[in-house]
Amino acid sequence: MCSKYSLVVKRAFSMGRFAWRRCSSRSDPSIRMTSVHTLCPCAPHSPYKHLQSLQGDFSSRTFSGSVCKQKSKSHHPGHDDDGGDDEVEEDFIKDEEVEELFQQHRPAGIGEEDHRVFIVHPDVKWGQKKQYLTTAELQMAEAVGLVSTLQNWSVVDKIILSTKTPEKKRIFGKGNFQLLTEKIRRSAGVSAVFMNVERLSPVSERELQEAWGLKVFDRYSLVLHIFRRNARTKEAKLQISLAEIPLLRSRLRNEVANLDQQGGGSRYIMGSGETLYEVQQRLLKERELKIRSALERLRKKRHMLRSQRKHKDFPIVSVMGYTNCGKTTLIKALTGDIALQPKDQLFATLDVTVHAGQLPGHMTVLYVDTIGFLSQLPHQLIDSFSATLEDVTHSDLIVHVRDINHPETVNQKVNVLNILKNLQIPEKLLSSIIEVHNKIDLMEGYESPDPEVVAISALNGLGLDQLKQRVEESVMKSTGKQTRILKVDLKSPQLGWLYKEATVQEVHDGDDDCTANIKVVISAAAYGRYRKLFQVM
Ligand SMILES: Nc1nc2c(ncn2[C@@H]2O[C@H](COP(=O)(O)OP(=O)(O)OP(=O)(O)O)[C@@H](O)[C@H]2O)c(=O)[nH]1
Ligand SMILES: [Mg+2]
Repeated sequence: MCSKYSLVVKRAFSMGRFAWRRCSSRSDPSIRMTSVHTLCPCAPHSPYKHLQSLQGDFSSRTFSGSVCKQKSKSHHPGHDDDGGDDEVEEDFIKDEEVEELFQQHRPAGIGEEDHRVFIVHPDVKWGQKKQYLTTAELQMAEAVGLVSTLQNWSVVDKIILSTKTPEKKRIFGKGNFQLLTEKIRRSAGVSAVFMNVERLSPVSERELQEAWGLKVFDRYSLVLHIFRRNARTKEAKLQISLAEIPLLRSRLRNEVANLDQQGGGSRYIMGSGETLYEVQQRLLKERELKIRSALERLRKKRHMLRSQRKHKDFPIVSVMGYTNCGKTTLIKALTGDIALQPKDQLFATLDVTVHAGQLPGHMTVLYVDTIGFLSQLPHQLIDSFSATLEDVTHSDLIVHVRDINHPETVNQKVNVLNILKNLQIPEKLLSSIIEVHNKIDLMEGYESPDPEVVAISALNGLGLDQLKQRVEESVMKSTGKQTRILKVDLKSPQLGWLYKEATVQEVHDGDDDCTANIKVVISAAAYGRYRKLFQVM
């Protein structure tokens, strides 16, 4: 009896270890499990039934191939949404509510129009606004990349102009401003100007728009365009709506200033005791509060999912880096999740999604895919994404991916580290970051000068084994998990419990037919529970 049982367990372990695919279940719609599954453990009489404890408790709306669905109400293949139509989310916020906030009262022009753009890069030669570790040409190249990211937008012409007065209304001195105005007027078919600065003041924006008779964008409003077009999930839509509020405020100020010139904006509306400006301000405040309250509800859901993951003891690895450095490609390579869609596009990922993968010692970790960073972005924009980035502060490890082939790779690294510092990430996490140099397939014979760095090609799979090894070592260290050899009694539920609560790495014959020696990775807390439950010394 015992030996038969032992055989089934051992066979099931060796066959099932890598041979499963996601099986949906109750709790976390943001996690995706992958790997090829030949015999589904959800089948009623599956010999792998007990393996569900190891693999189960994951669900995803995005399935592909043959999968088992238990409770999932609907799923939309290819729709990269970490939210879901599942029961958990429905309790938190309705689609219609989000769409109303997302679609109504958005800043005029944002997200809908197509443009033929003239790009202006003000080259600040000294002072606070001077950019180091980069050049005006590289910054212009990034500006072109940002505009080209938007479908049906094109760059008509571009210019780098030096300025000593970037804080002035017209950014440039008189001579250069005149030169610029003439150049813009001479460029046929221009419908908008992109001023490659972090944020234009409302006064500046109005001044420039009036001078050229064209729409003028800064990095903030341009990135909002990109976000709006790429937003898929409720959380992304709400966060973008929140990020648009400052833009709406400054537009309002401009409109009122215009009306004032015609003698209108500051007049009291009859009977209301409020001016038009005050009414609009109040409406904006109400809108902001509504969005914040909706985000708060989603934050609660996130918090709940996070506690469920923590409870299951899966280490969480956040993958971060500059936009387009290869984060999504890397997670796809590490997990085999075909639902992930890397794109040669800035800000392709706007949502934090979680994907399960296995480390060399069979430990399951959850990789968190995150929104990419960009230099010179106002804090307000990053702050509005703080709800999703909160997940990062709760992770066990951060992997910082760098596109080592990018001409601005050093500048990008400095920017990412600065943003990470501002996100109030615990010091312990910051000091244990694994730096990854990606895209080495584009640099023949590349070797990192720093032995701590892992050089990889996420696209070709180079260096991934070494990276997994490093992740495993770091995760063991940060979570305090240990490898132990435990002698289990096969007549008791000990082995099943270990499959569920820890990572079973190897199963060996014991001293007799009824015992087995199990190599297991287990946290101190889980080991304590095991000893207490089974009265093991
Ligand atoms: N040659 C090469 N290209 C890569 C590699 N890794 C990623 N890429 C390409 O880089 C582009 C961006 O990849 P993503 O994985 O979407 O990058 P990301 O960091 O997730 O980008 P965002 O979500 O937009 O911030 C895609 O065209 C990928 O194919 C690599 O190792 N080598
Ligand atoms: Mg991505």
